[in-house]
Amino acid sequence: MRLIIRDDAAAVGEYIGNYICKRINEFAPTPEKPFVLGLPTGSSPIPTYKVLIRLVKEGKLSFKNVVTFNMDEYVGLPRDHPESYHTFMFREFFSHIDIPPTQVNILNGNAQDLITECNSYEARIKKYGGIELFLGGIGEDGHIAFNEPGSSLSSRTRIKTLAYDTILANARFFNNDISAVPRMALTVGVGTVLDSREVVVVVTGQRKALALSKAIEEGVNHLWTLSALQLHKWALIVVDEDATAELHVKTVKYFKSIERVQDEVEAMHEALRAKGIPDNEHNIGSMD
Ligand SMILES: N[C@@H]1[C@@H](O)[C@H](O)[C@@H](COP(=O)(O)O)O[C@@H]1O
Repeated sequence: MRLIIRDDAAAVGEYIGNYICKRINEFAPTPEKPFVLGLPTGSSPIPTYKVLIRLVKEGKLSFKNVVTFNMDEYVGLPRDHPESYHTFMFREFFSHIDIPPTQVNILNGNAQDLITECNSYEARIKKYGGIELFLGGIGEDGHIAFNEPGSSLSSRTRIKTLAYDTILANARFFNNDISAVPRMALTVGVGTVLDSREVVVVVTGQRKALALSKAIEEGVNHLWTLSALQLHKWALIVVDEDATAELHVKTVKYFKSIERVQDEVEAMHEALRAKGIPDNEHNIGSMD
């Protein structure tokens, strides 16, 4: 796992936006071989979306051959509700880029049969050959997508009851009316996220600091589902200084020192990719 620390949320968005741009361009997606990208909602990814939109407008990036899968959606909230994740994604991102709407996949929290909806979502991901890069955010309780504490670390897309803390945290989007926040959601599972070839997680703000320290300084634990990332071969967490508030000084120093040589290692990986050698055959040490 790599941890990248930037000064503030805007710098985090700049880093991740440019990183995703680079990954998509290196992949060189085509209609036959699209880049499959997993995406989150929430306030944390908004700076990243802004950077991606800018890069599309500057002609440096295109989503024409990108297929997206969103992490989650509330159950029972009308699709056109201002706080549905459908509305959020089109308002904050999709309507500003060149992605064909047919290539956008978001769970339908109003499906007649929610279990079939979840199973067919998994099947669709599989049909595309899996997710290349899953971008995620976390809740204050360390949940990734809506995988609340106690979620199975091998869970798949399913219906999930929200934790009361999450309902309280999300009430800010519903005029602080706790009763208006949906109690259930459809979410990809921790296993679904772990199956992606690469996972990038954005963690900003002091209120996420405890979750970050639990996830990276302690063991893999279902009470902090982000910690499952420790089992992933290619995971990157990008945080701002505020989110490091609960980390040990030596943890911060360690990851900052790792970053110093990261560019050099990445340059070597790039050279091997250019020769057509896949990442798992690079014999120069792993990037995690
Ligand atoms: N289901 C979403 C998560 O996927 C998201 O990571 C979290 C954080 O939101 P924010 O970035 O606004 O703190 O909100 C919700 O709980």
